[in-house]
Amino acid sequence: MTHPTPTSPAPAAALVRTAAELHAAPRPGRRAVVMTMGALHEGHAQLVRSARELAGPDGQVVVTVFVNPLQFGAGEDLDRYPRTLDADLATARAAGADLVFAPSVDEVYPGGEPQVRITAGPLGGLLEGATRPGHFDGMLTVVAKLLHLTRPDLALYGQKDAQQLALIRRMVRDLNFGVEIVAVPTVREDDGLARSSRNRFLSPAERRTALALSRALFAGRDRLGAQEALRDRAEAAPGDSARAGALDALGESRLAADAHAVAHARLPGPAAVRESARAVLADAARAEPPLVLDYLALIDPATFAEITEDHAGDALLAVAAKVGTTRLIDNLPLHFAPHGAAS
Ligand SMILES: Nc1ncnc2c1ncn2[C@@H]1O[C@H](COP(=O)(O)OP(=O)(O)OP(=O)(O)O)[C@@H](O)[C@H]1O
Ligand SMILES: CC(C)(CO)[C@@H](O)C(=O)[O-]
Ligand code: BAL
Repeated sequence: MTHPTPTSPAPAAALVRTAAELHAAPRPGRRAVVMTMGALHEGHAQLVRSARELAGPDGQVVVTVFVNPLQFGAGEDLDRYPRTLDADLATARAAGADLVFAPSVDEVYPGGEPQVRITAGPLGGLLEGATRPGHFDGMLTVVAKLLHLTRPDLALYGQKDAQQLALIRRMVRDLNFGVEIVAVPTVREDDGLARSSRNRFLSPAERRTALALSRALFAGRDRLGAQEALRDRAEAAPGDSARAGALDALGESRLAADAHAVAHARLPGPAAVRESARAVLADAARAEPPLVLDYLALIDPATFAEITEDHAGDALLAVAAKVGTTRLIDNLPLHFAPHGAAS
């Protein structure tokens, strides 16, 4: 007869609180670091799983948990930001982390607020930086410190915070940090909402309204897909009314109509993508509780400047909005095919 094995709680990752402990910790193989502000969710877990894969079985995965006061502005949610260290240790471990580095504010800033800081430059003043002045300087300063403290071979960041990721890449390049930066795609709930530590602040009604962020992005993406399909057909079709007329004469009226429609279709560009996304956000602004839009931007991921109507190549559709007292961000990478002769 077999006895049931007693169930034990999932093992937690080893917790390290100080820089001295971290430096004393063994350092086998490649070290991959995932930086977080804690309150870990499936998005963070995906970063840790990717880190585990990239570090390999002989490498080491370190998760940092630190709510950085320097990147919060006055009146922002520093005080109410969720702090759930015990649960974070279990989540980190289950996803493959070896160590969690969770220093205190005094450990990271022993002399109080640092006088010398990283400046984010022009990109730091756009979009998120326009609404949250100083945010990116504070974020880059702590990322620089955490990179020095953890000394990783690679560090992973989520695409959800696209501007943050772009700035970290820029800092690493501009200031010769010897670390590989890896981007991880945004992890979403089944209904599309991007996972975020701040989602837990949403009431059920607010969450319904908040779904408009991802829906707006999907509407923009779908409009682009429809537009590109239409253009492909226009480029593949003979495209002149003579052909449509000839088909018509042959009694092929459906084909004629199709050829005619494709040949004469207005082929909208980025404006159509913005329009489709805006329509969803405008509906949500009339919902109860309402969505309060901060920005919707269709930007070049290299510069974060709005793309022009003739843009070809990669783009990012990004949105930020408040629902109740909770501010959320989301974005979706898009690709605009180069224009052919038919357009
Ligand atoms: N849904 C997600 N998918 C992929 N990566 C994510 C996701 N959410 C957060 N991350 C990444 O996890 C890292 C830590 O982010 P952070 O701890 O600020 O979590 P967060 O959920 O973004 O919190 P908040 O939205 O409240 O700012 C960042 O690199 C961030 O981009
Ligand atoms: C990168 C980071 C950990 C710096 O505090 C934070 O901005 C975050 O969690 O995205
Ligand atoms: N996830 C980005 C960090 C912040 O909101 O402060």
